[in-house]
Amino acid sequence: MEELKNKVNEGLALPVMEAFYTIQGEGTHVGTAAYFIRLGGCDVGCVWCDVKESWDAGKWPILAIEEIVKGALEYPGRMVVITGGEPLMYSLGPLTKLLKAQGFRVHLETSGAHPFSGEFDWVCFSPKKFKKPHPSIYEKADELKVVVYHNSDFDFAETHAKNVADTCKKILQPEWGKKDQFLGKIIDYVKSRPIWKISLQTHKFMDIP
Ligand SMILES: C[S@@+](CC[C@H](N)C(=O)[O-])C[C@H]1O[C@@H](n2cnc3c(N)ncnc32)[C@H](O)[C@@H]1O
Ligand SMILES: Nc1nc2[nH]cc(C(=O)O)c2c(=O)[nH]1
Ligand code: SF4
Ligand SMILES: [Mg+2]
Repeated sequence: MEELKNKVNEGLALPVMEAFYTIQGEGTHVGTAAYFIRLGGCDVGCVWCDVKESWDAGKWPILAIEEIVKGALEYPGRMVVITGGEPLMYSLGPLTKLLKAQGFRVHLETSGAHPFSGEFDWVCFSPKKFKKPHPSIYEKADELKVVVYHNSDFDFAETHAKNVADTCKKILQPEWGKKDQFLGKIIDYVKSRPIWKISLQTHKFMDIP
């Protein structure tokens, strides 16, 4: 037990809620086939989170990173998305290194609420009001993807846009349950401030994972 805990601390074994091959449904790489690795555990507590089952890390099996990579190798796609839960709760150096050694492009979905770790080809940073981001995320973000659930989220998005690199893509994504209320506003917003783009959770329309 103690040995397993040490392995998790070192990032050599990680709690995996699920892993599945699907189509990236959101953001800049929408439409691309990718193997998703969903790590268990999150302490951010977004009221509208669409994977609340992921929050308790203790519910999910701890797998050696070699096992995790073996799962990804079963499919022809060579893009992996590490998500959660909140993946930055873990030390992601060893897993990302192993994935890259096997020829994968490695992407991250994160709230940035914990110190950055790992080697990534693409980092999607989705900041949350419920737990403020760690400063290490701002220079790593390739994509800033803000979920719009409330009118104040437009200002929240602008505040974060000031702190990421100029080259970082800036994206607004309606919260799934509020999209009828906010889609019109987001469309008008993007038309008047074209540094922003819209992302919809297309996998939910396609009814795929
Ligand atoms: C489930 S989170 C896991 C990764 C990380 N904890 C995070 O929040 O970025 C994956 C992505 O889904 C977004 N998301 C979660 N629930 C959502 C919802 N109800 N509507 C729209 N986007 C949502 C998050 O903001 C994040 O960009
Ligand atoms: N198809 C699909 N695309 C996604 N992009 C980000 C997701 C996530 O939960 O991190 C996600 C997801 O859960 N499914
Ligand atoms: S940070 Fe991500 S996984 Fe955690 S509660 Fe928020 S949306 Fe869900
Ligand atoms: Mg999702």
